[in-house]
Amino acid sequence: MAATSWEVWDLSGQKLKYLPQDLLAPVTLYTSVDLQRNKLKRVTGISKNTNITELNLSRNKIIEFSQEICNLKNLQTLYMNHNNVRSIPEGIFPHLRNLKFLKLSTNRLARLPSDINQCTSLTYLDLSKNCLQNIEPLVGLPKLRELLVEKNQLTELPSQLFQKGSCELTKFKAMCNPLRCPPEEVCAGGVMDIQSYFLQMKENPNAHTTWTVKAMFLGSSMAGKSTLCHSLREGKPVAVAMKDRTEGIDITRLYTHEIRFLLWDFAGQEEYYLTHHIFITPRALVILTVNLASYSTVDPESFKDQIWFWLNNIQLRVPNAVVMLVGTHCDQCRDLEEVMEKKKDIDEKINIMLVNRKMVLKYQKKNLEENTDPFLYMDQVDEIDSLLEYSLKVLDLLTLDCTKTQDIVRFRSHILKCIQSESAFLCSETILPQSYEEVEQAIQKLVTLEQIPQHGIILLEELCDLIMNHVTQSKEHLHSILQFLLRYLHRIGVIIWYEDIDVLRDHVFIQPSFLISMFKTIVRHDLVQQLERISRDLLMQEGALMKQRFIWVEDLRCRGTLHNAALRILVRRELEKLVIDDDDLVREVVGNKKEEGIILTLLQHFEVCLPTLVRSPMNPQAPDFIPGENHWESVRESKRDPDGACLFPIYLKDDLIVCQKWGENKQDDLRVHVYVLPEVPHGFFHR
Ligand SMILES: Nc1nc2c(ncn2[C@@H]2O[C@H](COP(=O)(O)OP(=O)(O)OP(=O)(O)O)[C@@H](O)[C@H]2O)c(=O)[nH]1
Repeated sequence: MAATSWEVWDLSGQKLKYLPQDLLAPVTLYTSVDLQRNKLKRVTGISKNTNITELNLSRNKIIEFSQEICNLKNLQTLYMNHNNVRSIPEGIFPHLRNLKFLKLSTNRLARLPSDINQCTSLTYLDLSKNCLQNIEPLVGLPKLRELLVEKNQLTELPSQLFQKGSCELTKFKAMCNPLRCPPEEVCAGGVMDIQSYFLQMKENPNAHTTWTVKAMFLGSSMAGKSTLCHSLREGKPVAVAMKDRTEGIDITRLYTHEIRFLLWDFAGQEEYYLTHHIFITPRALVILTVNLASYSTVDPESFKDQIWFWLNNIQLRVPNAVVMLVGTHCDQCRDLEEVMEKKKDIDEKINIMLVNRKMVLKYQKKNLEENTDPFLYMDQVDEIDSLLEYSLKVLDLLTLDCTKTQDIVRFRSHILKCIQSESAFLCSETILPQSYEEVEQAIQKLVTLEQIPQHGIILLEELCDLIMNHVTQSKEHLHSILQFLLRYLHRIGVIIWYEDIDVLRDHVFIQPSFLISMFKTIVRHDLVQQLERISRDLLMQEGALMKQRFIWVEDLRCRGTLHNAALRILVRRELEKLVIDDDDLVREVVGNKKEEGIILTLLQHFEVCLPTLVRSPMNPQAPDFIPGENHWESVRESKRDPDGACLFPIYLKDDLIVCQKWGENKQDDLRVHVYVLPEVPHGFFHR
């Protein structure tokens, strides 16, 4: 084992179980020792080498954080991630006065030593993927700039950590913790959002505790999702007519047992799947609905379409989701025996599916680890490891006849029971400063008093002025905190505010359902028919001819492209149906030949469609591209044409026609080889 240079000694991936003797010699010159990817359980003897400034012990089997490390007085960088460290003794960190970088992610730490804040040079600390319940000991680290505590068991954060003046933090990540104070949706905004939250808590200690549950109704078309959703809200059976089928997503609310339910009803037709992924979020109760009358125990496709497909998709978005299975249409089954037989079949097949998935993942992991160069696949192995850590929790199938009141009552109490038992995961108990509640209520009041237009699109400035009349805050104060409050309301799904999209930063969407209904005009199962139905008058408004309408239909059917002019007509028609007579707003939403409207911007932002580009002219002076050479200028950004067309991959359905129009695959087509995990989300390659 020879050192690669007198400064760096690379001992990575050597299957070492003990530290090599050369390293333990009292005088060595090595300042950087790389021992990652070995089988070390202990690092006994390391303190003999006090020259070490950088030590990489990641991906070993270390259980104890060795007391000896305190003798490494020159240590500046320490990697100890991906081990099994359970605790860190007191009395180590006060000696590590030069330690700047410490990575302890993916271990089993349940608590931190109380003297960690005496590690005064520390600027970077990664404690993600541990079991920490408290990070109070970190208060007082004077130079800490980056702190990562994702995927722990934290419920509260210490306010002193974020105190303005003493806090140097620029990056803080705490996603996937059961946080209530501040709630995760506040933390997601970053250090400034958390600071504003704690400041408001201090200024007004009358904090509110609220419970919110987001329930998402998923399942195939005609399974009974809308029926369940409406009936749950009303507390009695509500019949849903065919014409009222869900298009896109419907959002409603229900207040019961001091819990606020946000009910998201997703459409079941395939055309909408492509937009669903935007809205499927963690920490939600997924209600997967199955039509038991049409379910067949003998046809494998039945399980695949009605259950497997959905569970697979949910798993990809939220690998540890809690899924409540509901079987509807029991009254249309032959008898109770048939219902029970189907229930048994579904429960068994799901069980097999979940077990199989774990097996496939383990097999994949083994394959990667046995590869000649496992180093190349380290990230994939990590990814598989984190997938293996989680498992979807699928509750036993509840069988219902949605036309019966007692079954709807049973459904409601089943949900409440499930929330009680899974509360840590499903129900976000949040502690909020009074201002958050006040602003949310003020917005609701403005809607009720019809001071906000029905479509709910409002300029940020205008909204601020209107809210002013309903809250106790001064105008200056409200101005200073409003962005944090709106960001929070956006994250919990009460409003939509895309502050990251330049052209939309000044607009707030108070009614998310309006925006979704705009999406629905374009992403829908019957878009071809919608185009065919465009009248001559509407065409004339857009300066188009009948002939163009035929081209639009043909292009959509064969090439999956929708002309922007057609899109403008459809969106404008929908706005007219909603009786929106604000010309400026219509122009902004619809756009024109020179400027794309809000809807097109959003559809592109979420990658539902891809714009056709105006190619920049060729540049004869452009230098040749030589791989490995840095002095190569990329082509200038191609421009979008607001009067062009967009490709909607979801409408590329008929392979035969697509091949005829776009051409067969050719040898010189670009080929990309990628390693993909065993699961690929539906529509991934379309997108
Ligand atoms: N007899 C009977 N009819 C039901 C039951 N549940 C739902 N239905 C009916 O089934 C039809 C479809 O129900 P919906 O709630 O619209 O189904 P969906 O899953 O929302 O369908 P999409 O909107 O297409 O995704 C409606 O006519 C309902 O009245 C049930 O348990 N028994």
